[in-house]
Amino acid sequence: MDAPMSRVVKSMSTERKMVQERSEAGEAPPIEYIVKESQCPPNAQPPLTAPLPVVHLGQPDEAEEIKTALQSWGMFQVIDHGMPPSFLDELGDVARAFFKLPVEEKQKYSNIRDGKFGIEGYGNDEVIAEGQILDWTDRLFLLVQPEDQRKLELWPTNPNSLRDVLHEYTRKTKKLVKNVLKTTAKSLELSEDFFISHLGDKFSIFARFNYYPCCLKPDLVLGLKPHSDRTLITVILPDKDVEGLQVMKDGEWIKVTTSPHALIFNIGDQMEIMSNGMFKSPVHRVVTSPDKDRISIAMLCANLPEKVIGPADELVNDMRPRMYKNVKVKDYTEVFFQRFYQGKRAIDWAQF
Ligand SMILES: O=C(O)CCC(=O)C(=O)O
Ligand SMILES: [Fe+2]
Repeated sequence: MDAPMSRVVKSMSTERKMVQERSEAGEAPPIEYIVKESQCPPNAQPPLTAPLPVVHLGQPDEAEEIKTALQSWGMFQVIDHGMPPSFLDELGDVARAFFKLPVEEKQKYSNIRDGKFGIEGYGNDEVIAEGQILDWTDRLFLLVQPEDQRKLELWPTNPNSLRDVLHEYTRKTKKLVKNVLKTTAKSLELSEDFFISHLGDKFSIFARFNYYPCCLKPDLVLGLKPHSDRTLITVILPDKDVEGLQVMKDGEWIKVTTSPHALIFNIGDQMEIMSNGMFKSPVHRVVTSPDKDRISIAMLCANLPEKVIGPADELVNDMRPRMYKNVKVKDYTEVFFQRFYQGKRAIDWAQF
């Protein structure tokens, strides 16, 4: 997850080793990474495996497919998204090449500047509470839209195509997301512009390059703790070769599989609020592997911080009373992160 506003951090956060360094040194996970059995044993029972539902964009049944997928999974995969496989491979390769650079090179883009933990850059979890359980992951986190707010000094120039590829991917993702949001609105019998007019053209997109190094003890840690996203919608390019994403469905963890070069769309808390709970933001997590590292790229699409969101009036009636308050996105985000680090959800904060 991305971090809240920058703040002065304790040394335990600024001096922490990257997970990749621990993994490459063959270290077993230290205590602060170990998930408490009582809370969430990652592999207590082998999870079930299932392919994510497929939505065929542009086909006559697209709205019905989205509705069914979001009501049962909160997620779906799109195969015919129009992005060439070679382009997605290039994006994945560029991300991998970045994480394979020497640590000193990556630290040029560190999210810690002058002892302050910043929202963007190369880094990992902020430590805000004692006893916080850390995720077995490093990341590169960048605001890609609105474009005039990009902090280009944090955009790696090595590998040298990273900036161009990320710019291009942002453009393509934006177009695709607008398309998906139109169909999502239709599936709720809202006007097709409902979500995109609320978002505006320059809505917020953060790119999160997640790197999950292999772990000697994958049963003891999580690559990413259970969470729902704070977004309206998130687009994930999963690793081509390594699975790891699991979704909570009907009270059980399910390992999800996708077709090669598919993109995963998962809705976030903003969609749950705006749809008045018609769609629930799915809880998901990532597990690690003992011998394969994994990379995913998440594009977090959200309303701008100053916007106020609430349930669509059309989705509130006698049968379905208003379930969420109107909340300012900035305030929700603040609560979201305080809770995220403690492994808790924020959605109840917005509920009546
Ligand atoms: O790595 C993945 O597949 C999922 C990443 C994710 O959930 C996130 O970045 O919010
Ligand atoms: Fe997520």
